[in-house]
Amino acid sequence: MIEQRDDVVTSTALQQQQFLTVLSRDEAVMRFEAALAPTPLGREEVNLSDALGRVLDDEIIASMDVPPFDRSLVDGFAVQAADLVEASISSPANLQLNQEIISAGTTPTIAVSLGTATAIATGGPIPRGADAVVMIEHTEASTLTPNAEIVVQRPVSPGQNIGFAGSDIVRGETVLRRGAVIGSREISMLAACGVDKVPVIRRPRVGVIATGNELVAQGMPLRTGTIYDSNNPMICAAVSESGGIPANYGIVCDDEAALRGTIMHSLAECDMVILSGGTSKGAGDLTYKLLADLGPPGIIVHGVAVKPGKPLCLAVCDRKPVIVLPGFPTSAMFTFFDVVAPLISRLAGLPERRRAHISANVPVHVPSELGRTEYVMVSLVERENGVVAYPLDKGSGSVSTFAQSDGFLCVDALADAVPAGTSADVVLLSSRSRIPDLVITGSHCLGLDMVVNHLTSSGHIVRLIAVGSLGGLAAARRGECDVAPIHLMDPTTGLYNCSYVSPGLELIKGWTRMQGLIFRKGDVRFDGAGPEMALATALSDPDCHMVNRNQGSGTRILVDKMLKGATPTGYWKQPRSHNSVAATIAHRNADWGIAIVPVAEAYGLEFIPIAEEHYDFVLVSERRYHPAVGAFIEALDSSVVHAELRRLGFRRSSEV
Ligand SMILES: Nc1nc2c(c(=O)[nH]1)N[C@H]1C(S)=C(S)[C@@H](COP(=O)(O)OP(=O)(O)OC[C@H]3O[C@@H](n4cnc5c(N)ncnc54)[C@H](O)[C@@H]3O)O[C@H]1N2
Ligand code: MOO
Repeated sequence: MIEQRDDVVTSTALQQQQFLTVLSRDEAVMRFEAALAPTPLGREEVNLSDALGRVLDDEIIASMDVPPFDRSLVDGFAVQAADLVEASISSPANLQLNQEIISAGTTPTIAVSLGTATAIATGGPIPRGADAVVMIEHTEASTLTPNAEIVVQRPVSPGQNIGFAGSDIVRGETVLRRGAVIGSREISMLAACGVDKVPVIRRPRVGVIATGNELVAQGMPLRTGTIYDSNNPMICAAVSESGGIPANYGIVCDDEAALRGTIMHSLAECDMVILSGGTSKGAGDLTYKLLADLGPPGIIVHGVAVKPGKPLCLAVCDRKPVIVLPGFPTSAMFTFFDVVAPLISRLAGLPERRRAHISANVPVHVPSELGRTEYVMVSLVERENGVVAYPLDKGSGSVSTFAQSDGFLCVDALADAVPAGTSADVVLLSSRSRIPDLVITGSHCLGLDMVVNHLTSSGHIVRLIAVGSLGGLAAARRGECDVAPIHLMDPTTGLYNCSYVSPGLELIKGWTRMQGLIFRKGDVRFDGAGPEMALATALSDPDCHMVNRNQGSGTRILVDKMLKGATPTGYWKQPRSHNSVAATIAHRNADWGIAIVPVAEAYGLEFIPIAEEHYDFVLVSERRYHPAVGAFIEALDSSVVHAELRRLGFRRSSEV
């Protein structure tokens, strides 16, 4: 291991590569396309069974008639229509049966002459002489004559119940045109015409490389400071979804020779290379520097005035696109979706995908960075008076934001916010979003996940939007949800939740969660202390760091009540969940905080009980009789949910 001298660390830290000129999104795409001039790749032939989703690179001209011969469309008797012109109930016609039965796949041998009929099955070839087929249910076997005869009591018109050769597709007809995307319907036509090899546009082979010393592949253990590589699996899947073939070159650490080797190797084997990470200004960010050496025209764009996605780097080497997506997962996903997916589809010859838009009300103030066009991921909720778009804000590092959003809205680079109540245009990410029948907006709890799991397994579609207790309460007051889970203590009475219920809302009891002071095992400052003593110790020692909770959370109200105005070291560290508090303490970045007992147990921390908090549900009264709301109230009392709550260390309020 190389020892890091302080002066080397400092000088490396100062070698920070600046972005090239930061361009607008449209300018960046325009310059990249001008340098690349992307056109569909060449042709290849695939078996019909592999043609699904591919793009035809030629017209398909039928080399045969479909059907190839005149065939019967019903089970019945092939006849000459002229024999039955006068047939009626009062004057039925008798036809003598020919000595053959034509089933599908056989060749008729006997011609149908006047006064005769031949039994024929659906799909059987029409025999010579016959010009119509009478359905079996419109005939009777004759009992009057010794010879085999049928009696027919109604006429048929010439051609009736016959599918003529070429009536579906005629030989020489253009069955499918160049550029058609082959789906099951197209495959049916190709198959009927006997096409076994299909000329299609070659799919781009896309090399995918993750960069960073901190990355670990799934299946391997994580060391301190490392994370699982989520970008490569995501990008490979997204390449397939866009019409390309992913080639995963794995994780390459921040080593110049290794990274250069993998880039060169993938460039030789692929039509396009996508890297992620190492685009920004960090001292370990090598990728950009390596691309700059790859030869003309090289880097076309490095830095785009969008959020997320500012460090996007677009290069062209050997007429192939080389793209470096930002390392942060949301940034990588969004820039892939916005810039890379359309390019892969274009190379694969797929038509441009048009995204549906919807107008929605943004109920909360959304701050935005001036100078960058900002894409805000939103979760949509449909109410009687329109669609509401809740911003999902977990930052660029999140892997869940893009996955859980229904769409996004765009904030102009010159705007510093979207004011609450704005009507915004939302671009939908999927046309398949299912409209939820129950919307729960407020504080998240693992117990709530159990209730929701119970509801979804009984067929309900539930939308859970975690915006904290106060956010949920505000949404309930505006009628934007059905139920708002809250755990808010009234600082004057010390009672939970009831004083926050205003007209139009009602309270449904949930469960209680024991909250307490959590600390690492063996920390003698807290060992054996009660809550008052532990708090006094923490407040008297400036080296004893706390980790607080975010404003708006129920726990923060409890913390502030306990601290009585004191702001101990670490007070301004304010993560958004019990788990973050526990992880910060477990990783020794803080020494104490307030969280609930199951979280302390999950992180192997000690727990000094302080108070039971009540996690209850504010119900929008006018929604009470909606079936899904009824199902939710019932689920709270189901034995399965009770057992799950107990397992998590919570007590249903009715059991308290
Ligand atoms: N001083 C500045 N710092 C940063 C700026 C800036 O303008 N000035 N830009 C920020 C922005 S915006 C972004 S986005 C990130 C992008 O940085 P990089 O593209 O160089 O990516 P890394 O530094 O390698 O990683 C960032 C982040 O993402 C994680 N990561 C990387 N690869 C993966 C992967 N395959 N799977 C999961 N997570 C991954 C990595 O661990 C880092 O946490 O830079 C900001 N910095
Ligand atoms: O561009 Mo970064 O993607 O804002 O986080």
